[in-house]
Amino acid sequence: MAVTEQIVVGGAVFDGGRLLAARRSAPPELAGRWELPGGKVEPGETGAQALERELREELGVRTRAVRRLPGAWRLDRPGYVLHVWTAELLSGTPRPLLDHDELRWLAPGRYEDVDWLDADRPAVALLAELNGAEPS
Ligand SMILES: Nc1nc2c([nH]c(=O)n2[C@H]2C[C@H](O)[C@@H](COP(=O)(O)OP(=O)(O)OP(=O)(O)O)O2)c(=O)[nH]1
Repeated sequence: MAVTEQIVVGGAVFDGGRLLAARRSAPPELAGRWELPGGKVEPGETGAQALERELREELGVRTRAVRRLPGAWRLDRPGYVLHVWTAELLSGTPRPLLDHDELRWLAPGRYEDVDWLDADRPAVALLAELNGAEPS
């Protein structure tokens, strides 16, 4: 039996060492929790393409997906898996246009200050480690 997974890509956008976090406005069970902005990979897209599209739609910025973090994290939704990419900001200032009602830049050492969605926690811990090792 073929088992297909729906991949969700989340983007780790940095400004110096600060990490961008986005607060979801919907659906009600996720509203108020924080995530790495992104969304579902559509058929025919690569993860990098999906991330660049989602960041354009949700935040109004042009980005380049740089590299995928090792690992994949199960979401609360059956069959859904989170992949995380670092993304370089090419142009624009992120604004919460769709799906989010607040954005926050988290300073180095403060990445865990917000109430991340469960699936994001290990990814954010990894980002904190990587950023300590190779500040951007
Ligand atoms: N974008 C994003 N979604 C996440 C993260 N962590 C996590 O559990 N999720 C969940 C929330 C949603 O149930 C699902 C992503 O759906 P979405 O609604 O953001 O994706 P989308 O923009 O493609 O959705 P749609 O409105 O087109 O249906 O994954 C994360 O870091 N980023």
